[in-house]
Amino acid sequence: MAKINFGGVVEDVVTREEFPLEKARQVLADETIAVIGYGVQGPGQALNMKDNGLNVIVGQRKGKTYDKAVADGWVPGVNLFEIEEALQKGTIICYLLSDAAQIEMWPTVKKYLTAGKSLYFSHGFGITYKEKTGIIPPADVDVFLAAPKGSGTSLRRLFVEGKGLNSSFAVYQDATGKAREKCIAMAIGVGSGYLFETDFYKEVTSDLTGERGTLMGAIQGIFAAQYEVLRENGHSPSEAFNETVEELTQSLMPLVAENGMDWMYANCSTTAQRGALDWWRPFKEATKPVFEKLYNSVKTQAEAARSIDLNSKPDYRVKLEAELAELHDSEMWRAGAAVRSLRPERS
Ligand SMILES: NC(=O)c1ccc[n+]([C@@H]2O[C@H](COP(=O)([O-])OP(=O)(O)OC[C@H]3O[C@@H](n4cnc5c(N)ncnc54)[C@H](O)[C@@H]3O)[C@@H](O)[C@H]2O)c1
Ligand SMILES: CC(C)(O)[C@@H](O)C(=O)O
Ligand SMILES: [Mg+2]
Ligand SMILES: [Mg+2]
Repeated sequence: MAKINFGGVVEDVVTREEFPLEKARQVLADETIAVIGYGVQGPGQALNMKDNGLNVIVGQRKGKTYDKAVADGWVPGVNLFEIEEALQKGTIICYLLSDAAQIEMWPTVKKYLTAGKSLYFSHGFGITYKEKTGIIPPADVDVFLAAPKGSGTSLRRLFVEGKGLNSSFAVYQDATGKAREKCIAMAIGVGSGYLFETDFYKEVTSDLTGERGTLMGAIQGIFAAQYEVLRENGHSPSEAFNETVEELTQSLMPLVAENGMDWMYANCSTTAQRGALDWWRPFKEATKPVFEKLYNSVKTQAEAARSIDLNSKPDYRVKLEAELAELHDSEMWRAGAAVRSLRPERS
């Protein structure tokens, strides 16, 4: 493992240099990797592993998503199967159904987890909350995770561009003595950049915090608040949207991704610099209690319980559609659709 200094804290990480793809291919040479589920992570991971020369099959129930797998080049009866057939053929079972569906399908999956097979996750959810999910693997299988830090859509896009998302990895159960090596090989195989080690509990707690926080929940909340204030003060939707979202995603965030926010602060107008230096602390002070509340809600498992309970309600999908429609139909995101359609590259 390479020792890297992250802002003063030294961590062990795995890079592609020390664990090259060739090594991953050797470790996984005798494995049949069965990707169960072809939603968001399924396609990204399965296609990347196939293009990386690994022996991959997909297990997906019939329907629209199965048809998408066919459209992506998976061949029924050759490397695309119904879930149970893929479970039977696979030696590494990549459990990439939605976290809710993983609970439902577990009794079926368990039947096919014979001694020496591996169970792979991309989230610590099912195992960490095992009292709630019932996901308790047999003792004679390896259990590990590789969790790409981003959407399956970007995992695939970046791979095609020759780049890679970072992933965390963790071993929960090592029955064969080879779990760690297989885990790292899988993480490299799915197209990751560098890998950092975690455990199932830390992965799920940080992931649930991040997606509810700055990655999605908090950012949507801050967008909505600023947009509303601008609108309430007479600014047009296009002015409010451009000053809240479009400039961030199109101009500033790519620069922040390249160079950091510290660089951004040093490379904007002196006026912006003064204001942004003055205002970041009030925003931090206002939001930190909300982040503390959020982390606590994750830690006490209230978030997991809510997710599991709501997902099992028969009318959940209908209610979800209504909630998603509310966002979609909001003036801010309708303005966003109009703004996106006007980007020069789209016309
Ligand atoms: N979405 C992401 O980009 C992302 C990122 C990192 C980790 N993860 C993790 O990866 C795993 C997969 O997540 P996802 O977002 O790709 O899943 P998803 O919600 O897109 O669903 C994946 C598959 O589950 C199948 N499915 C749903 N209900 C089913 C049922 N009752 N029976 C059989 N199949 C069913 C769907 O057909 C689909 O193919 C989860 O553990 C998730 O937390 C996801
Ligand atoms: C892509 C995310 C938000 O990082 C992932 O954690 C998910 O659950 O979809
Ligand atoms: Mg998540
Ligand atoms: Mg995540």
